[in-house]
Amino acid sequence: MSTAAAIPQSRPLSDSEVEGPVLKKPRLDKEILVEEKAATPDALETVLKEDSEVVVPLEDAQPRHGKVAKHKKKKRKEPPLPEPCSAADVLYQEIRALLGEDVVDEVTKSGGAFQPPFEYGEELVVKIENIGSGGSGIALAPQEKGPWAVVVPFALSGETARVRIVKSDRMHSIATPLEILTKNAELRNDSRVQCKYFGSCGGCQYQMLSGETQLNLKRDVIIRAFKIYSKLPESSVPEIGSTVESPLVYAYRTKITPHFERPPKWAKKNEVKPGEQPPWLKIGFNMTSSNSTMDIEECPISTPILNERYKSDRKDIIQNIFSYKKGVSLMYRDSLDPSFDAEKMMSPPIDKLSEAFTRHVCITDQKGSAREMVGDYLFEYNAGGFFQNNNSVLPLLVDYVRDLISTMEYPATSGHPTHLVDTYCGAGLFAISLASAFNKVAGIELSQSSIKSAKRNAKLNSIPDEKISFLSGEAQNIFAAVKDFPADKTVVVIDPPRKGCDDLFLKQLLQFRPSTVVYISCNVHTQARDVGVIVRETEKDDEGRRYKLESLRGFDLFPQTAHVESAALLRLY
Ligand SMILES: C[S@@+](CC[C@H](N)C(=O)[O-])C[C@H]1O[C@@H](n2cnc3c(N)ncnc32)[C@H](O)[C@@H]1O
Repeated sequence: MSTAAAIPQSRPLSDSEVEGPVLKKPRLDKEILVEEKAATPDALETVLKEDSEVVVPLEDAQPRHGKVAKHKKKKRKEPPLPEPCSAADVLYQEIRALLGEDVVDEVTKSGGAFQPPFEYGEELVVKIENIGSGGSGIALAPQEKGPWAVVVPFALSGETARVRIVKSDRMHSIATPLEILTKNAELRNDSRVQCKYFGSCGGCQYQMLSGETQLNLKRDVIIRAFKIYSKLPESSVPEIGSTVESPLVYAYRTKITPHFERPPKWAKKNEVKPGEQPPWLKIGFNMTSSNSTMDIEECPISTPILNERYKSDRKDIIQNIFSYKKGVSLMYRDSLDPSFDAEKMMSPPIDKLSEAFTRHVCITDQKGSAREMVGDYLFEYNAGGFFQNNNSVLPLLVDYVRDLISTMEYPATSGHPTHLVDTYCGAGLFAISLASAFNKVAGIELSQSSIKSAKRNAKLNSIPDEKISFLSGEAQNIFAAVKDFPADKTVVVIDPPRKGCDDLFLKQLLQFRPSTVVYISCNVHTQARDVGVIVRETEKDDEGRRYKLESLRGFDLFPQTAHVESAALLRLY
């Protein structure tokens, strides 16, 4: 019989390992679950009951019936504005745009920004005005309630929905949809939904939409992000290309981190039948609009091998739950079978149809080694470290960057770039995949274990030591190390974590001033902010050369969710 010890017990991910879309915590992959059917009113009703036990309305929130100016209550100190570019800030900016900036400023001045015009649990009917960048519908509160927004997950623009208020925050309340009264028949088709937890789980927002609609919405997110955060005039932002579709739109996710809590103190072992899941035990991901864990048996956007192992581990956890003294965050990583000799795999003749290249396993040890092919390149990395989570679309992203760089026209004075700098390089994805187009390549990364992997990956992919080097450290340190790289023949790839680049990095980049910058990001809002800084800073310099944002395009690394990866290219003129 398997024991609790057989189940991997992982620590929470560190900041530097954060990948892909994370909104509140650096644990991106918290897809959430509930045992009810997909987005039916009944299901939502049930979820709400569960949710209402845990969602605490804002402490300070007092019902604010009536108009803006009449706030007799003693003013309390309001929380500071959300961190710029955070998910909360993006939503707040979208709410400001919807309600009107002047109106929001007036309400804020009069102390009403945290005084919702609703009671917790109140039901009402709203009409959705638009879909926010986080994927939720945003509605105006009924007129008699004053200026206030209602954010409704899983509701689409043009729909009317009966909703129940579950939370309130600055200038908005969050409401669970109980019933979609008028559907947006053009966009919504609930038969597309492939997950029984959809509508309750916080992982996916878009399963009821066609692939095309999802791609269009993601393009809109990029447009809005550059409008709000780049601070560039419209004329400086190019036409944004259509979002590149992921070949796999389900079963694509190669890493998940479900979690569960230890038994509550009041739970008694002798009251739980062996092998039966007690109602208080939830193993899974976070629910939408809440931090509570939902019990989830499988996740259809994740690869089959992850689901298979997760399901079997769940049985062991249930069986042995009383042996856990702490909550646990699990990790499941899809990998090519690492028992094959990687050097042999990559020595010609390479047989990509052999078992070594096709047999997948699930790695659960954070420190274990995982590997996967991206196009013709093999990458090994720490299973708990950073690697992109959708392998099916990665070759398209890498090819796109390669083609952009190689097909561009370069000034006769400098000619085609010969040097590449990959900043925030992880296990060397861009440095190694693009190396063949350059004479010299350098990469930098904070995580020492990722740098170790990058060095090994360069060898595995037969890139000579004289050509490629990797440095571990803060991204900005690379500029001191590549002093011999000719700036007018250098491409710098930037692929930072969600928080984007810090000032020191941008300052050093601008000092180095490479001919081309490719900025890739899973957070288009910090990308827009940083690209704006790069362009505007060079504009300040009357004499000097300036960066122009030449192309901008989204990649659907996260189908069924509202997240988008975006690639921007800047050229120096
Ligand atoms: C989004 S990942 C990109 C990794 C790689 N480009 C890829 O696609 O696989 C961001 C990487 O930046 C690293 N990182 C975070 N902060 C950093 C810093 N200040 N300097 C250098 N690297 C950093 C993280 O460890 C992570 O590997």
